[in-house]
Amino acid sequence: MTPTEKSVAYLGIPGTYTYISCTEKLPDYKLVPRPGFRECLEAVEKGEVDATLMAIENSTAGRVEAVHHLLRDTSLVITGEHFHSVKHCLLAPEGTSLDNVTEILSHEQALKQCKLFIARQGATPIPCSGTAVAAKLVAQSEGGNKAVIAAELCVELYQLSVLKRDIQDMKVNTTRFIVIQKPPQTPPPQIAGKAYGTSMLIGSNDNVDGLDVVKVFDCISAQGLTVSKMETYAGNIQIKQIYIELRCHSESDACRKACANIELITTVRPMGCYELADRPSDISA
Ligand SMILES: O=C(O)C(=O)Cc1ccccc1
Repeated sequence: MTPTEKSVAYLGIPGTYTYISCTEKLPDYKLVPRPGFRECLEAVEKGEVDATLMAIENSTAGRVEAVHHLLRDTSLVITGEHFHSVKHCLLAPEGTSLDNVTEILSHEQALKQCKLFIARQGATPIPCSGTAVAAKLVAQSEGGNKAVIAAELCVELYQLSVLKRDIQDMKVNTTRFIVIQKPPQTPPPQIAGKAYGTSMLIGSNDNVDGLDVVKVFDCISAQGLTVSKMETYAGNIQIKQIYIELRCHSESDACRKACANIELITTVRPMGCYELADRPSDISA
């Protein structure tokens, strides 16, 4: 690695959807494999890499819960986003017949996105830490009853063959990835005509009285801002803390005023400001 070359940690080994998305979003970065989401975040925190790219939500399977929880436990911030249209393939060692497949290995996100296909096949889903690791395991397996849900790139990487393409339950199956880096990160310059997103954590997990979400949203709508994503945290019967994304730049007057007013009620932790990536035409904006 040259001293100026930047690096990005990604989930798994070559061939994961995260690996492919890194090559699309950060083509000049050196790709650094890590076995799990936690290890990717740790690599950024320890300064071993400049960034990590992680799946945060999917149009079929919803939020990637682990990422929301793990990210909250770091001091890292979001600096970018990327959309990838995920086309799953069923891959198996050469000579495997689809009729004999009884076990399907993959990452839990991919298994969720192909739930109906797996049920129709009458196969048992087997979660693995990533799609490419699952592909490697299936490639080394014997017995002719195992297959993997992975990207077609894994065919050449792990010597597998395609049993079926496009097996995701929904034709439109888009994953949103986020770029995560260490703070402080200066927000991108505000350029007219460009759209920005600002992420924040509102409230605190040790707020025994819970969070008055309606009051928080009042502060936001009073400034004419739009909430494009909201997640509550599981583990509490009462809402104590929320993660939200606003369609605005963090330095805009509206955002500053909304945050100042929310801070009169509860705590606000900035989680990053980033230029919005183009929304794929097949998902709603
Ligand atoms: O295991 C992978 O390939 C990943 O990158 C996680 C994932 C799985 C399915 C869709 C998007 C991301």
